Amino acid sequence: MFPTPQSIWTDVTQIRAQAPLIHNITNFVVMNNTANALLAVGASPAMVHAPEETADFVAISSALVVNIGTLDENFVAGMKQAMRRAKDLGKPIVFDPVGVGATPYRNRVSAELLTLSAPEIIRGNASEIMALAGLDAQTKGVDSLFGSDAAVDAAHQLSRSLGCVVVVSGATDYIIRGEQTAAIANGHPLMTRVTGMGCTATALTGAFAAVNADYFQAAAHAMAVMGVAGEMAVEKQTAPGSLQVNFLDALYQLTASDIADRLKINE
Ligand SMILES: Nc1ncnc2c1ncn2[C@@H]1O[C@H](COP(=O)(O)OP(=O)(O)OP(=O)(O)O)[C@@H](O)[C@H]1O
Ligand SMILES: Cc1ncsc1CCO
Ligand SMILES: [Mg+2]
Repeated sequence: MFPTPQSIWTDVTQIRAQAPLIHNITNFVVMNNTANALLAVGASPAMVHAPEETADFVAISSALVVNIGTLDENFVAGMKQAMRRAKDLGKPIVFDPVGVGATPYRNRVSAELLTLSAPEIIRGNASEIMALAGLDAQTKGVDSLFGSDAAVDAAHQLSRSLGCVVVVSGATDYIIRGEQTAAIANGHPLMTRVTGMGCTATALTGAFAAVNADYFQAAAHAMAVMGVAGEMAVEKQTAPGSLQVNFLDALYQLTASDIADRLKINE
C-alpha cells in the first residue's frame, strides 16, 4: 500500500507502544544524536559494535542498523557477525553506506557486506547511492555532490539487483522498490548543516522496520517523519545548534495532525 498520513501515524503509535530495541552499529560522530532521535520517537536504541557480542545482541533486537561512517576492521568484524545473524533470524537490516565512493576501502567493505547479507533497506545520499550502484560517482567525503534526482535511476537499478528498498535523501527523498517510487518533499536545507541527519534518518528507518514488515512503507514513513520534524524544528529557530535540539523535541511531540497537515508525498 502507498504510504498515507494514516499509515505513518499507525507506525508511530506502534513504535511508541512497543518501544522496539534497535541495534545500531554506527559511527562515532552520530552515536549520541541517533540514540536520542530513536528515544524521542519512542524506540529503544543500543549502540553495540564489538564483534564479541554483536551476534548475541542482534538476537534480542527488533532491527539492525549498520552505518559505515567511521569504519575500521573491528567495526567491520562486528557488522559481519551481526548481519549474518540478522539474516539467519529474519530480523530487518537497514544499511547506511556513509561516504562510499570516497575510498577503495569503503567500496570494498560495502560490497562485502552487501554480498554477505542483503539488507532490507539501504538509505544514502545521491553520491552514495550512485557509487553503490557501480557508477563512478564523485563524493565529497560524507557529503553528496549531487541532488537526489540525479540518483533515481541508480536507486532503481540497485533495488532491482539487491531486491531491497533503496532510499535517496536530499531536497526530495525518493523511496524506491523495483519500479515503485514514493517521493517526499518535506524537510529543510538547514538539515544539511547538522551532522548526521542522514544517519538519523537511517536509524529511524530501523525503528519503522521493526514495527512494519512492508519495508517500502517503513522506509517512507521514516523519511516522512524525518522531514516533518525537521520542518517543525526550523520553524522554531533557523540555526543549526537549535535545530539539533528542536528536532528531537519535534519528534517527541509529533501528532497525527502535524503529519496530515504537512506531508508532501507523490508517486
Ligand atoms: N535541500 C534539502 N531540502 C530539504 N530537506 C533536505 C535537504 N537536504 C537534506 N534534507 C533532509 O535532510 C535529511 C538528511 O539527508 P541528507 O541527504 O542530508 O543525508 P546525508 O548526506 O546522508 O547526511 P549525513 O551523512 O550527514 O548523515 C533527510 O531527511 C532529507 O530529507
Ligand atoms: C562527519 C562524519 N564523518 C564520518 S561519519 C560522519 C557523520 C555524517 O555522515
Ligand atoms: Mg550520510
